[in-house]
Amino acid sequence: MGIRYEDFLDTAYEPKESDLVCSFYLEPADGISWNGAASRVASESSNGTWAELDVEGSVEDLSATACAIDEESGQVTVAYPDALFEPGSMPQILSCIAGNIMGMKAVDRIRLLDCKWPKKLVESFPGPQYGSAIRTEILDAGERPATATVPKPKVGLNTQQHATVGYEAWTGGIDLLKDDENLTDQSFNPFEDRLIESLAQRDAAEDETGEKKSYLLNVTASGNEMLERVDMAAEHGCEFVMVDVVTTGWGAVQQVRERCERHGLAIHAHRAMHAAFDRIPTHGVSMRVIAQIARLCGVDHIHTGTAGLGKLANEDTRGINEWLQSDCHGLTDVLPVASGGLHAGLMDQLLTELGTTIAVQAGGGIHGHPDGTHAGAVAFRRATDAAARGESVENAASDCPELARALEKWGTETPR
Ligand SMILES: O=C(O)[C@@](O)(COP(=O)(O)O)[C@H](O)[C@H](O)COP(=O)(O)O
Ligand SMILES: [Mg+2]
Repeated sequence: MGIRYEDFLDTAYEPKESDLVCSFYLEPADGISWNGAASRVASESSNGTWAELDVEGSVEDLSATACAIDEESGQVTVAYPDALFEPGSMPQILSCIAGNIMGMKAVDRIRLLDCKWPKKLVESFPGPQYGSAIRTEILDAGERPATATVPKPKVGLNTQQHATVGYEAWTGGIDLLKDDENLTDQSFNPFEDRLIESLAQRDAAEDETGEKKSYLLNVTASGNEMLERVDMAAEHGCEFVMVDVVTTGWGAVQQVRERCERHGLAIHAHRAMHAAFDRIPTHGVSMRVIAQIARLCGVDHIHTGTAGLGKLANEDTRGINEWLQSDCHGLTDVLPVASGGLHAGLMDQLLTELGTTIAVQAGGGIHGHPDGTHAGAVAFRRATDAAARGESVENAASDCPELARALEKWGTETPR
């Protein structure tokens, strides 16, 4: 039996329960038929190549099958036998379904849109430890959205300034202080000092408010260094770590998940660089698939956008959030994070769009408040609580001067 591209195409094939089924968007290159493009995608992402291979009965049949082609929508479905994959290894799986095929000449555009994950493969991953239960198991947020803030400017504050901003925000009602994606262990605000000082302010804010507070500490670094920072976070009593999951890489994320299991730490996933993969709707890897990968690898939170209400472009926030909250062979859910250009004036629109099982983050929307961080925090928390009860922010402003000032400044508009 020769392995040729044509052998990877069978539109009569019914995917097995054990297959990983991927949906792609394709634009075949000039001179390549839809069948030609689809079979090449299935071949190059499993065990084929451009030359006919004569391997009669000598290798296990690990070939993927292009089993559906919809030329109108440009969608092609490929089913992968689970034996192709190393259980529990996300880098290996991605090297198949999002590897070389992204650069093939046979297609002008290719985008991995969605995956249907089989039970056995899902069970080879840990999934999240807490997901949306962080709101009750770590915080006192109950059913309302968890609130978070990133000190702004994103980098440049020294350790004391950073911790003080945390105290101001926490005592104003914010649940979580969050490091920015590019704040790690720089000399102006060293990692361990920042951890210790911020947690000291956290403790003071808890005493003052009677509410549980925590810190999304950015441990992003090279592999082993990152694991040491996770241990340090646990040692000092922090309940969360934050990881830039795309820039760090999924193999490292899996290591962090293992280490966090040991300490019972929750993981906040920042997706910086995701737009390099998912922004162009006809190419790359969709944010939906990135969110799926993150859930299997075991993060508890991931940024998924603001349903178009914030400053950053994003796709299908509601659909992605629904998947993160849906059953996936018993995996714990993931708490979606809405962030990027948010402020108090947008909270009722945002919760109407996305519901209350989310975390909401405001940096500029709190620290840019005309009366400073504490007032900004009071306004944001008040607006979020009101919106979660179905009350308009304008109405809530009638008995909250900090919120009234925020609306005066930003109204209910989306920043550009
Ligand atoms: O640096 C920023 O822009 C933010 O800290 C938001 O700050 P502001 O609240 O001041 O806008 C976040 O990193 C983005 O929200 C990430 O994007 P996404 O959530 O889309 O992944
Ligand atoms: Mg940021």
